[in-house]
Amino acid sequence: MIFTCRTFVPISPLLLNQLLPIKFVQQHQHLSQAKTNLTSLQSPVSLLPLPRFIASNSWWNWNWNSRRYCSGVVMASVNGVQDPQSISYLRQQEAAEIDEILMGPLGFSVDQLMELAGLSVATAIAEVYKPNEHNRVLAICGPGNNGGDGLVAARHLYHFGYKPYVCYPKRTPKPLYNCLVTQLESLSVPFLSVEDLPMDLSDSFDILIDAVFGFSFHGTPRPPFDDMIKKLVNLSNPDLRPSKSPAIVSVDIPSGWHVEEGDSSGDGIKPDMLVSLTAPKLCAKMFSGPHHFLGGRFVPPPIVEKFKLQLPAYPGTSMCVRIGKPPKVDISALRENYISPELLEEQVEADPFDQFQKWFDDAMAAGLKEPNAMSLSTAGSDRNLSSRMVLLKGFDKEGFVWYTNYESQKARDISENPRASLLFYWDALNRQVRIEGPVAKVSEAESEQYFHSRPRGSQIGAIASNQSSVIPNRQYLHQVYQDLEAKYSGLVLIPLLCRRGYLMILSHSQYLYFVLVKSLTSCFLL
Ligand SMILES: NC(=O)C1=CN([C@@H]2O[C@H](COP(=O)(O)OP(=O)(O)OC[C@H]3O[C@@H](n4cnc5c(N)ncnc54)[C@H](OP(=O)(O)O)[C@@H]3O)[C@@H](O)[C@H]2O)[C@H](O)CC1
Ligand SMILES: [K+]
Repeated sequence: MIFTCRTFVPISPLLLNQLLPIKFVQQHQHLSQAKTNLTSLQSPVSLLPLPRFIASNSWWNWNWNSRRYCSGVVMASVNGVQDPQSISYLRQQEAAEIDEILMGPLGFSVDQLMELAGLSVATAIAEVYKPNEHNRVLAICGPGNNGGDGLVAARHLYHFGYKPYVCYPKRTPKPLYNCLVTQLESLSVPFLSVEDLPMDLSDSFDILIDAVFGFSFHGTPRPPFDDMIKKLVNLSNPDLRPSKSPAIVSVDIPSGWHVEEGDSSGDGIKPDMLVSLTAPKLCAKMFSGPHHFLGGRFVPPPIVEKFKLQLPAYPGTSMCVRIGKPPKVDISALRENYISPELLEEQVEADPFDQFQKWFDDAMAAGLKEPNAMSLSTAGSDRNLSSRMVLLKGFDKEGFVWYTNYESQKARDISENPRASLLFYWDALNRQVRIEGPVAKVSEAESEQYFHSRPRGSQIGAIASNQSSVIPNRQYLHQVYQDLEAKYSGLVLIPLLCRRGYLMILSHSQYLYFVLVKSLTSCFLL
């Protein structure tokens, strides 16, 4: 049995995209070795030690016919699963001091920070609890800024499609809080008094936001918050907890917990989710629920430096980042609520290319990331199928165009069997398009034009990359890249060399399927 371990070289993010196809291949003879590799790749970041890398993702596949495992590490802006041991935890005094510096010399206003904090809470909730399954949210808000975060989160959750309710028994008579209340009232968000709250919160709500106390909590809870916290404690007690109980989401601190010592008696709230703000407080070390997030993506370098903060990197444009691993899921239980509009025959264009253009435009308008990403499946003369993601680089009535090195595995497959299958999957639109047909090379002129339209680093990366071939190590690739950079430093146009190509065209479209996924009425074959 042969295992193939593939990994990408640690290079600058700029070059990363350009060198993504470059891999080095190591052969392993034993399954046990491959299992070891698999385990070590569970934390693939360790293979990418340079701090320039934000996060990484690993993939595995098993080719049944050749019984060959492949493992790999690809860079992506994925959710950073951050090691709870390696991040900073704040003492109560430090948290208060950071607040003061932010709102003093660093020029932030409390309104701003609260808005960002509440948005972080709402996005963390939306990441774990989908509004179609967890729609009714009760935000229990205390008298301080933690309560303000709850009010802001409730507003954002409304706009995310949830049905928020608010319990805000001790309103703070300051313009900021009055405005937050007015904003919620303008959305017709119901405000419930403590007396209005149902005895059993589990019947009426799917999510309870605990925004009662944050890092300024001290002593033991006083009325009316003592009873409210008791309700939350009962809900999180495994003996008293009803079978279907709402998820408890604590903002910054589980209310009632000591800010530094946590739930030392063990009688406190046991939230399912904790959203720490700015940096986790010491008590968060005792959090044992399944979802710990960090929010408050506003910490400027002076704070990081002064308090020597080790904070996880936020992925992409996200307002929150998960700390620790997500809980294991039962894959068979993963399901979406299949709600799609119907796709009726009279709605589709007679010409499949027009239909494709229409759906592609929709994908662009919806702001989907890389709507031109498609799975390309090929099979060589041995009939072994393989798929990989590539980018569509153009389409017209002649076909769909993408680029590849003519020495890659896909190109070898196509030279032996000039047919391919493309699949676009636009998840947010519940749509996919399948395209199947013959493949031909495009002209050299077109190929060359594309090559020279790429950024210079991509051109060099493409030449350096001898796809799907065995190379000794990462350093080799660095060296090849650097040598080529030096070689072409005086040249305006980098020559295309012999492995020019990078382009193939699907010239027929007799097999073009427009499929509405997650719907009963779905497939049109044009
Ligand atoms: N920099 C950031 O990360 C930001 C965090 N934000 C959020 O703000 C809170 C901290 O807010 P703060 O207003 O300082 O404090 P609290 O929300 O924890 O609550 C203070 C009020 O609670 C009362 N309190 C304290 N202890 C008790 C108790 N045992 N029983 C009843 N009431 C209590 C306190 O009253 P006192 O009379 O005791 O003073 C206050 O009225 C932080 O955790 C984040 O959630 C910002 O939103 C943005 C910046
Ligand atoms: K709280």
